Amino acid sequence: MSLTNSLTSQKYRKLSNEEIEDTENKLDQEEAVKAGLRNLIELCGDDPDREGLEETPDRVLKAFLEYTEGYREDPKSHLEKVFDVDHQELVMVQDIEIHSMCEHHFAPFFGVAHVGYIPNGKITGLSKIARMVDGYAKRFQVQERLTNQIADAMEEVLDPQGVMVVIEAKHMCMCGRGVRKSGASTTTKAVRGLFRDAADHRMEFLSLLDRPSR
Ligand SMILES: Nc1nc2c(ncn2[C@@H]2O[C@H](COP(=O)(O)OP(=O)(O)OP(=O)(O)O)[C@@H](O)[C@H]2O)c(=O)[nH]1
Ligand SMILES: [Zn+2]
Repeated sequence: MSLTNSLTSQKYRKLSNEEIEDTENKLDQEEAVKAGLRNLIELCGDDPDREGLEETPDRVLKAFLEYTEGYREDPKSHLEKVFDVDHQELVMVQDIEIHSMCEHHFAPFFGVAHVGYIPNGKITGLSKIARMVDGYAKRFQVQERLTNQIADAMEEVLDPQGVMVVIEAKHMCMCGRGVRKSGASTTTKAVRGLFRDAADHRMEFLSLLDRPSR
C-alpha cells in the first residue's frame, strides 16, 4: 500500500466499539468534573454563571490536563536514544526548571532540578534529561517521589556508574495557605551507585552546585 493510501485509510478508519465507549466515558467524566467545579465556585461563595466565571470550569479542566501531561507518556523513554561515548566523569545538568503539582492540595510547587551521572559507556542527549524530568513533574507529586523517579529513570535506562539528583522547590501550599511560610524552600536528594558509596563523588556534585555564579 502506498504511504498516501495508508495515511488515508488510517484517517478514515472506523473506530472500534471499545474506542467509542472510551471516548463516551471520557466525555461523561469531563461533564461531571465541570459540574463539580461549578459547585465548588458556588460553595466558595460566587456565581458560576457570572461572566468572568462561566467559562472557568472548561479552563480549569483544560489546565489540569496540561499540568498532568506526564501521565500520558513514559518519561524515561526520552533517555533511550543513547550515544556510545567513553566518558568516565561526572555529567551534570543544573537548574532544570520544574513546575509540578502537590498531590495533597493540588497547589503548584516549583523550582529547579539538578541531575548528575557518571556514565558507563552510554550517554544521552542533555535535553532528553530535561524532557524526562518534565514528564515526571507533570503529574500529581510529592517532591521526594519526583526526586526518586528521576534517579531511577537515569539508572534504568543508562545503567551509569552513579546518579545524583537534587531538587530545590517552593510549595505554594505552604506559602499562600496553611502554615504560610513564604520564605521556606525544600531540598531533596536521591543518590545511586558511586554517589551512594563515595562521599567524594557527592562532594564533587555539591561543589559544582555551590559555584559563585549561583
Ligand atoms: N513530604 C512532603 N510533604 C508535602 C509535599 N507537598 C506538600 N506536603 C505536605 O503535605 C502535608 C499534608 O498534610 P495534612 O495534614 O494532610 O494536610 P493539611 O491539613 O492541609 O496540612 P497543612 O498544610 O499543615 O495545613 C502538609 O504538611 C504539606 O506541607 C511534598 O512534596 N513532600
Ligand atoms: Zn500541598
